[in-house]
Amino acid sequence: MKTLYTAAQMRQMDREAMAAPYGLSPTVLMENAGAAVIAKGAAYVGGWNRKRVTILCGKGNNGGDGLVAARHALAAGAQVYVYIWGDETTYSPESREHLQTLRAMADGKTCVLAETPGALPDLAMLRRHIESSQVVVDALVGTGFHGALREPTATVVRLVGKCIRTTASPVVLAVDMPSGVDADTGAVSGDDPETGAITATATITFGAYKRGLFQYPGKICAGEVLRDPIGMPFPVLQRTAGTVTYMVEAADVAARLSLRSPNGHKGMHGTVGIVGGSESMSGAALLAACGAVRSGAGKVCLRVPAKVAPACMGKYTEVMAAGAGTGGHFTEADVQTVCEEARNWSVLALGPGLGRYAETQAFVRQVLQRAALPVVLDADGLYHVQAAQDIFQQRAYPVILTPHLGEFSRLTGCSVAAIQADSVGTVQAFARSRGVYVLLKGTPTYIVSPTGQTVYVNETGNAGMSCGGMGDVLTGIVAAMWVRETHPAPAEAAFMAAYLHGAAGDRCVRTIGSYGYTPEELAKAVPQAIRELERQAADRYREMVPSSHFEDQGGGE
Ligand SMILES: NC(=O)C1=CN([C@@H]2O[C@H](COP(=O)(O)OP(=O)(O)OC[C@H]3O[C@@H](n4cnc5c(N)ncnc54)[C@H](O)[C@@H]3O)[C@@H](O)[C@H]2O)[C@@H](O)CC1
Ligand SMILES: [K+]
Repeated sequence: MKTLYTAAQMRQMDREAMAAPYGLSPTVLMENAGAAVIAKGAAYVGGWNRKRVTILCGKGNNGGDGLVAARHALAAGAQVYVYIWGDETTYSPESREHLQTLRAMADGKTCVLAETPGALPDLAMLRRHIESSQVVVDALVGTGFHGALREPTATVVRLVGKCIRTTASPVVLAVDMPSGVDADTGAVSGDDPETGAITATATITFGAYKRGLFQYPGKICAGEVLRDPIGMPFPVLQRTAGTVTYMVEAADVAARLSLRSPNGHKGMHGTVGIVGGSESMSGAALLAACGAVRSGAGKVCLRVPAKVAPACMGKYTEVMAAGAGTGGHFTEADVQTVCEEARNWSVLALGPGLGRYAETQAFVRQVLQRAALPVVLDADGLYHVQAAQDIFQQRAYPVILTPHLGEFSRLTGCSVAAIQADSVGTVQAFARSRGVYVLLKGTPTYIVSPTGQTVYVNETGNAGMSCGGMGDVLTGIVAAMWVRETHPAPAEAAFMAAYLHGAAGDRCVRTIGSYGYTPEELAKAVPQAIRELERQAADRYREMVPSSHFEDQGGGE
């Protein structure tokens, strides 16, 4: 897993690297950072020799990295135009050191140093330089930025954006963070990625990955993200005090999937009970059932209101579908039946297509109170508990909530914008206060446990998945992952499901097209996504084990 950090955590690591026993000097770290931009950026630029490069430097350490990068670009044969402005006494001390060196190198030809003591650089000249450059290096602000860009940086960022859009698209390399993107939240200054932040081809980030590089809209601005440890001691970069955010990767899911026991039986792979559906929505519960089947659940039982049952029976022959009660939606009268049946299930997925009937509210709440098994609560199931959230703490068995942003907004009472501005913080606070696991669907998806210390982020998936029914399939996948033979912890089951759901969607893009593929098609692609992970895991194993081992096993000639 990639570990993602906040700006404060990164600053703490910087301090530890500089303190005893390591005692690394900040000037050295800055040197390594600037050099890394040029070394890692070379692949995007196609080599630096004879390239014209405009480098924009702020007054802080991010700007200092830019000054160092200028020196290394020069050494690699580039022609550089370096911009820095404002009162020099306010530059960071290390920046001033590196500026001295660059001043000595400035010759007005290969190295043009445009220093302006005033508030603004010469914008007309800056425009000309950007327009004639093949590369722009953004070293205006890094992890020191929060909120909205102040002037004159805001004007410079807008100018750069305009020049990049209207000229022959230079390569833009962002130093540590694209300027204007909040390192903790991915929020963009002024909320508009087009004008509020630099949009980079690639970001070379230092030490550890910053969260904001993987959260929208910052993720768009970051382009490809490359990390360079810049010589920071390995133990420092591994510190995990406070909240730790992990980006889920293929290997993390593959390691937890594990192969099934060759002599296993269906009882070992769990029984998923799906309770949902109503007269107006029978498809949602069916899709959840399909998601569970396609994710390898041992058995899948679907319980829908009696009037809905005829439409569900036989749709998937492997799903044991049956009606409950007599009506077209669930009511209090169905609680007993469902709770009794649930004794035979390993997990209950409750909610898809239940409808928002007043009578269904008592059903949902009482099932949650009485059903003695883990629950995945989704869709209308979430709607019915909005005003009764203390219900979760009364349960002896864990609950995973799988809201999308709108549903989460209703549950928390926070606006969608407020959640987006601090997704990690909001999900953590909610999960802690309610004692639940939360899988907040979106781009990216966040998974948090009730202790709230660890946050998992999933990036798989694509825009084609934003259509009705995709979330229902996910509900079924979460339930099936949770009851696998290896019994992953709830948060693990949730991130495995989120990863596979997205990976299956990504397969659909490759085999069907960018959008227009159906939730059912996505569910059907889950086994292929699992096979792909197994294949990758086998390849890694082969790489680790000497080939002679396989030759011995083959035993042929
Ligand atoms: N040891 C370290 O701390 C290292 C830090 N490094 C670099 O240093 C950066 C962090 O340095 P700093 O803490 O100096 O912070 P930054 O350089 O990211 O930002 C501070 C500067 O930005 C300006 N600024 C802050 N908010 C602003 C706003 N809203 N609008 C306009 N201007 C704003 C401040 O006036 C100050 O000049 C990292 O991103 C990285 O690039 C690297 O040199 C590697 C080592
Ligand atoms: K930057």
